[in-house]
Amino acid sequence: MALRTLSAENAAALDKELMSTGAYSIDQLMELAGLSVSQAVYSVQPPNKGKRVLVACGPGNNGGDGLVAARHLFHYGYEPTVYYPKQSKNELYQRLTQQLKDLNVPFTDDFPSAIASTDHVVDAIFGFSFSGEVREPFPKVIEALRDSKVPVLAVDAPSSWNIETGPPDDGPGKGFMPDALISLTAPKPLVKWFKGKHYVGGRFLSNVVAEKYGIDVPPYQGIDQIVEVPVKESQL
Ligand SMILES: NC(=O)C1=CN([C@@H]2O[C@H](COP(=O)(O)OP(=O)(O)OC[C@H]3O[C@@H](n4cnc5c(N)ncnc54)[C@H](O)[C@@H]3O)[C@@H](O)[C@H]2O)[C@H](O)CC1
Ligand SMILES: [K+]
Repeated sequence: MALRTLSAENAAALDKELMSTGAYSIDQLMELAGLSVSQAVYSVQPPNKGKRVLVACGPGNNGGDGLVAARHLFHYGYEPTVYYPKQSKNELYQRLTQQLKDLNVPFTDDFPSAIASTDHVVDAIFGFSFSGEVREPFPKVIEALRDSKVPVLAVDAPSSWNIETGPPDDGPGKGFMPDALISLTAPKPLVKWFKGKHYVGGRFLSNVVAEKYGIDVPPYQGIDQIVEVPVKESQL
């Protein structure tokens, strides 16, 4: 099974298309993306192997996927903690945040302490719209992810990696290799450099749209929202 990759530019165009002619709302796509992320966490480390999950959320939709995943993880019996330093004023993010607060899911400002007392980390800082050098307040967060002693699952991209050219040669993300990665919709070109467990999620692609963008509908089984795809096979 070889899954074709999707460039950052085409990933953004596909998102736009799903939300216009595709008639999806962003809430729906994010819910399915975040649900996939929660299933990948469960696959990597079920709650009987450690309940504490630190979910690091960035300012965009990658962070939104993290907020959704944190809610599902709570319902699976995990104890999520959310780090969300640049909170969006957008109504959708405010609702996702409120839903977590209503479940008494704690939010923390102290990432170094939080990462020192967790069993698992979700990196939902940056996805396919990341570019350039990592700006404040995230360099220290990326360094802590890089140095994490517990498994890190990256959402769509290891944060700070270039979507097309992979791991950075310098800066806080130099040497950052998460234990697992979940690509949403389709793997991005950066998977060529990824060494770890690789999943694909975001089960909303039709054959027609996949064909138009030159990607594959992953072989989801039954009710699963994720498929594990060995990285070697997900490269083209
Ligand atoms: N169809 C799908 O697969 C879906 C995927 N989803 C997720 O959405 C992200 C992409 O979301 P987007 O809002 O376009 O961007 P990001 O979250 O990647 O980041 C934008 C955010 O980050 C800031 N930023 C960019 N570069 C830097 C930098 N160098 N330093 C600091 N900050 C930076 C930028 O200003 C923005 O605020 C995709 O990867 C999936 O995870 C959707 O949830 C559903 C559909
Ligand atoms: K990420």
